[in-house]
Amino acid sequence: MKRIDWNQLDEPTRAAVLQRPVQAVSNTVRAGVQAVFEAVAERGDDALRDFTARFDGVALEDFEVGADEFARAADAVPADVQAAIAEAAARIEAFHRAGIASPYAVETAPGLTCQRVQRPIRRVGLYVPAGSAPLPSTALMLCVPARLAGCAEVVLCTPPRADGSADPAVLLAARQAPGVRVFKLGGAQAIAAMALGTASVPRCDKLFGPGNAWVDEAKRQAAQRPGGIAIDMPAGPSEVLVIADSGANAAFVAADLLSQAEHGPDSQVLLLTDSDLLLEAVAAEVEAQLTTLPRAAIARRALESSRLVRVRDIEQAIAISNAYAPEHLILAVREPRAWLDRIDSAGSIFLGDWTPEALGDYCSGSNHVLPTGGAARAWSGLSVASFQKAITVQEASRTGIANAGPCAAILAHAEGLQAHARAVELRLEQAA
Ligand SMILES: NC(=O)c1ccc[n+]([C@@H]2O[C@H](COP(=O)([O-])OP(=O)(O)OC[C@H]3O[C@@H](n4cnc5c(N)ncnc54)[C@H](O)[C@@H]3O)[C@@H](O)[C@H]2O)c1
Ligand SMILES: N[C@H](CO)Cc1c[nH]c[nH+]1
Ligand SMILES: [Zn+2]
Repeated sequence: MKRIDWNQLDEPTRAAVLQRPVQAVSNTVRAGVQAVFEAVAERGDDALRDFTARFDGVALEDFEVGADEFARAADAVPADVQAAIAEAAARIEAFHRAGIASPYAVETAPGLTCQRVQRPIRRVGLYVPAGSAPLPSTALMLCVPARLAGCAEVVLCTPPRADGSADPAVLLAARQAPGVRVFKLGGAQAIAAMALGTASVPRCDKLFGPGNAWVDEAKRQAAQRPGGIAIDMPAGPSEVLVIADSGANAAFVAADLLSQAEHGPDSQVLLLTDSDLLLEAVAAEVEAQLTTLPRAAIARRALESSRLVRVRDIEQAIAISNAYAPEHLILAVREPRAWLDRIDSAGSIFLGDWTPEALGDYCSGSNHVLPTGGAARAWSGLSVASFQKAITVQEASRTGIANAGPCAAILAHAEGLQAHARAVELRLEQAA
């Protein structure tokens, strides 16, 4: 991994260090995704069959997982994995349930009440990656909050395996959303299908879930189309930024960096440290641990765009991290909580030496569908609220309109909107 001394760099080089690899390929991907949307809009399921054959190497007539395949899934998944899925689901549910927004009402003037209520989004479209590895944990992160939100229809797409089946553990996890309909579709074509609707795939009201650069770009284009639908967030290739001091455990830090590097060649992992010793120890550990990883080739490619960065102090590291806005931030420092208030942008934060990011990936209870590519500056990870809409309600009595109406009328006249003013003044006359 390349070593960098932050304080020896000029501003353009610093910006280049923090550039995500996926930004460099986006033009190719953008044009490819556009072509997928056009084809799916024109030829529907036929286009889906063509893309599935081309990109997933599978000839599928029907995409939807039937009852038989669901039933077989339970037999195909080892008992310990089934138990772990159930344990993780329970923890995810506990954390997400606690965060459900409560309705509230406020009397803003005597006789005038405003309230806010939550309603589920009716039909949600979920994407579970399975290109280089199927991610049943992502099915949990999507299906548990969708169920808690009360979504009436849950559609889930995941790429087919080489034999045309869906990953059985993904199917088991998907059952966290009862009645879920699963389609064996991957990449941009899956997103286009859920965004546009085809004869077999229902058009969804909002799209959720992470994926590679194709999936991420497809969601972006789905949202930008005329009449486009809502998306959860930009959630593309994984990234982690570790801030470590001299007391950190180099083996732990290296393992955390590699855990995100192994996701894909366009993952990015960064270490910021104020210790030369720790930096060199991590570099050595990364090399040593790489030799033991089955996905070392993928991780090595991710490490090409990753850096070990020497900073002046932890304060400077926090400032760099806030500018970068990582999907995951690990604080491997002695007093991690002391820095928490200083962090203003990150998808999810992991405090201390004993909280690997991989714990959050699976079963700490927090959601692992998180904003990437700097989107954490303005976006949040998934929660039950992501699957709901908030609707405001107001009710005025005669007393209420008498109290708040004059204010509205004055502002309406000030804006030159006489019909607005009349709608209030007519009532003021009759309420008097
Ligand atoms: N941000 C998050 O919250 C989060 C969570 C989990 C995973 N991830 C990321 O999700 C990604 C998963 O990627 P993946 O590739 O393993 O699975 P994926 O399911 O996202 O993508 C696989 C699909 O991509 C399409 N595809 C592949 N190459 C293509 C090409 N050349 N042209 C057009 N389409 C092509 C295929 O249709 C295939 O089905 C990783 O980058 C991982 O880091 C992010
Ligand atoms: N780290 C990923 C989010 O960026 C989530 C994941 C799923 N499985 C393992 N990891
Ligand atoms: Zn991960």
